[in-house]
Parts: sequence; structure tokens; C-alpha cells
Amino acid sequence: MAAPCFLGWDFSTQQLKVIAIDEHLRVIYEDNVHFDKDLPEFKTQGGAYVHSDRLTVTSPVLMWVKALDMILEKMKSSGFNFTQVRALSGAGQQHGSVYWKKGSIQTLKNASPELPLHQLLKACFAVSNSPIWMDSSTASQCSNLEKAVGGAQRLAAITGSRAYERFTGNQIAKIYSQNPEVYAQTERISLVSSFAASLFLGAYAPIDYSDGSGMNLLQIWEKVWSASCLDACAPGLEEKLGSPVPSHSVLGSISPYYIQRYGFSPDCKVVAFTGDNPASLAGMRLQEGDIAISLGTSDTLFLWIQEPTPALEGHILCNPVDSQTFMALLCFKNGSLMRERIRDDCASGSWDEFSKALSSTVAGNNGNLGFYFDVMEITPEAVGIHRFNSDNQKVSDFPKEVEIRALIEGQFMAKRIHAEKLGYKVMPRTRILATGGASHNKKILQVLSDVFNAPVYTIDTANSACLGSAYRAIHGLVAETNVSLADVVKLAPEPRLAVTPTTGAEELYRPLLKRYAELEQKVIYNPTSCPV
Ligand SMILES: O=C(CO)[C@@H](O)[C@H](O)CF
Repeated sequence: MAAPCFLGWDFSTQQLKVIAIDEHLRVIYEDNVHFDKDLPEFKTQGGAYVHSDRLTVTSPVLMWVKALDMILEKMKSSGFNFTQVRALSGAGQQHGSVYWKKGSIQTLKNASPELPLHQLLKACFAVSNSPIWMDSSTASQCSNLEKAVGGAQRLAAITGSRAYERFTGNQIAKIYSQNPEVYAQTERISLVSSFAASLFLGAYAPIDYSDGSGMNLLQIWEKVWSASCLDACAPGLEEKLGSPVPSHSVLGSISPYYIQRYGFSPDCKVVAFTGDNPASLAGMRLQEGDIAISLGTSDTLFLWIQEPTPALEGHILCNPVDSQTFMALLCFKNGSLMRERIRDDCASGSWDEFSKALSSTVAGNNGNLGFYFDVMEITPEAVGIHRFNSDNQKVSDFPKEVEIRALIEGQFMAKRIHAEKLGYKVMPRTRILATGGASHNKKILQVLSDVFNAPVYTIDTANSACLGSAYRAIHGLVAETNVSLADVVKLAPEPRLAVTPTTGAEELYRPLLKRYAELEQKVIYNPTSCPV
């Protein structure tokens, strides 16, 4: 009897990835299909089409289907033993949507194993180019939705976010208003995650609570569709969406198509797929009180939150590994590009010099504070460079080493302030899991640790969504017995402790955090008034 294994899939923006892990959580197989490179016939750039209006961004759904055909054929020709797969789960880029044409359920259910999926399903989609998360063409639908439910804060209180252009409800509203006949031909609307699960299930897979939280349609507290949001977007929408399910749900056994075509076992279970960020939270094995900070082009914060307070920034999602709690997502657009620009201007382009500047300046920077937004920031909505001395007077520049510290302390104070606005609380057990380029710089991590007064661990998250999906596949098989994901994957490699807080950091940064929050109100973008 072959040793059992578990598959994790990631239908991300630029590629389809798969990872197989054994029962000891060791990775035994990895592969990917890169959309632009391996499927050139679709002529995508970064896996997508940016339309001429520069606002509309879509991806061809048949490209995702064909990528699955390709990767399964690659696995088959590499001799991968599909019979050993006990369960599979996956992730999809959040917010994207797939529109199944009337009658497609029969094609999905009766797929003939002689043919590849992309030939079987080629006539199954009412919308051939699916809107994805990079789209920002639904501003009017967003304002309609907010008006319909009583305003932005009300919508955030119901669905966890104010209206965002990329969120699926607004995308559906746009399709309904611009192509009502296409909407009428649609029998099922999936997210990318539930679309991918449907391919393996041979039936329409339900949307899970966590990815469903990225639609501006799901009541995140009761975990049911919000009638007022559905009605504001399109008629008869609930029937096209189906009922949402807990993210750990076992949806059923794999479709006979895969048993006959690839040799999967009839006992292989399909566990609900979810969004890439919720899957990453699982892959990073975040626990209550933890914060994951991805220091990338834009900086992203993942928070595990018990009692969230939805705000006009950031996103509260149902937690993918614990349906009783929540996760929060905060995006900071001025991330590594901002750090690199200051490194070039103030440290001759050298990270060593940058780090030396951090070492040569004192924590708290003698009260000097800075806001560094070369591009319009998301959290908060602000732009430009704003410097303040210890008397809160605006100054036009800082000495180079003061500028460097003001940048790093400001970026991390903003993260703590906005995380706490969403209901996050730094606890004694809080751990910061840092990933991304800047997480290799210990001087930068020391500032992070001091501002949060918490230890910082580093983890490799290159495949966190894929790995998290494989972990969730295992967890789905035992979730009904109230076993936590953390218990199921406790044998996985531990994050590495990188730095701990400097003694006195909490007392030092508490007043600075208060000043920073007050000054931030002064720099927030207000198109009607002149900048500060
Ligand atoms: O829009 C996002 C989250 O709200 C992105 O992180 C997408 O999930 C990327 F696929």
C-alpha cells in the first residue's frame, strides 16, 4: 500500500502550482505551470489582460483549465503515483469570478476521461475572460452598494470591508448591468477557489466562508449571504452562488474523471478550496495572537483576530482554519520600493550602509517622525513625504541616518496602529512571523520587534498558499473531530527566532505611537484641501 500523501493547489495570478506532502509533512513533489510562458497561446502578461481603459483586468478561464490539464500530464509522465493521494485542497487568487453557462453541470458531471478538461469545458463559460483582483473598473457599482446598505462603515460592519472595486459582488453587478443576457445565461458563479474545487469534484463546489469574505456579499458574523448586498448587486444571485460552507469542509470524493484518466483513488477526498491569502495563513501556521508580515513590493499584514472591529481600511475575513475566529488583511502599498528609494538616496544604494545608519541612531529617533509615501498609500489614503521634529513641527528634511530610521520606524508604527484599529491586540504570546526580502535584514527586524514589543520569527513562505492548502487537505479529514490545524501540522518545520524586543521598547514607543497616530490625521489625503 503506497504511503499516503496530500495535494495542495494554488491557482494564483501568474501560475498554477501544486505541492504534495507525505504524512510526515515532508514535500515529496512540486510543480508549476507558468501561464505566460507555458500557455503562450493565451498571450497573457502576468497571467492577465489589462484592457485599454487601464481599469479592467481579466484572465481567460480556459487558460486555468488548460493549466490543470498540463500539470496533471506532467505529474503523470513523471510517474507520480496518484493512488496515494488521500485528500486534496487548494487556493485561488481572491475576488476573481467564474460564470458557468446553463447546462454546464452535466458536462462537468459526465466528463469523459478520454479528453482533456479544456476540450470538455470549452463551451461551459458564459464569461470567457474572468474579472480578477487587479480590476478597478467598478467604482460606480461600489458607491451603489454602499448607498444601498447605508454607507461604507455599515457595509464594512456587515461584510468585513467597505466596497472595493476588485471585490466580487461589485464585479457581478457590473456584468449584470452591462451584459444582462450573459448574467441570465449563467447558472453558477464561482470564485477562482471554488471553480478550481469544482474541476476536481465534477460538480459545483460551494464557496468557503473565508474566500467568500472577499466579495462584499457575505455576513461574516452569521456566515450567510447578506440579502441587502445580494439585492443591490444583481437579481436571483443567491441561487447562482449556492450556500457558503466552513473552509475545512470535505466536499466529497474526487470526480471519476480523475480516477479513470490519472489513477486517483476513489477514496480521495476534496476539501473546500479558499483564497490565496487565507491559505497562506494556514501555510504559515498562524495561531491566535500571531501577526504575519510580508515585507514585499507592498507590505501585507495577516492577523489572527478573535474580536475584529471592521474599519474603512483593511479587510476582515472569516478565519480559514477556525470558523469561530477571524483574520485580517492590511495592505501597505509603499513597501520595499519605498525602502529601496531611501536606501539609494541616503545609503548610496547599500543595505550595509542602511543597516549601519539604523545602528548609529537611537530607538525613537529623538522624537523625529516621518511618513514616506512615494505613491498613493492604501493604509491610510495619503501621499508624499512628511517629516516632523520632536515638537511636531513640520521640517523639510532630516540628516540621512535620521531619515532612514524615520522611514523604518514610521512603516512599522503604522502597521501596529492600523492593526490595533482593526481589533488586533499585542498579547504576551504574540509572535511576529516576518517574510519577504526585508526579513533578511536583522537591523530592520529589530525595529519591528521593538515597535510591536514582540519577538520576530522568520519563515520561508515562497509556497505558503500551496503548502497551506496541503495542510488544509489533511485537516479537512479530521476537522469534524475538533482537531485544530495547529495540532495536525505540529511536525512541520518551526519558524526561526530572529530577534527579541530591546528592554524598554514598549515604554519608549507607546508615546511615539500616540504622536504618530495624531500626526497621521494631518497627512491623510484630502483632495479638497491643500496638502499639509
Ligand atoms: O486582492 C488581494 C487580496 O485582497 C490579493 O492579495 C489577491 O488575493 C492576489 F491574488
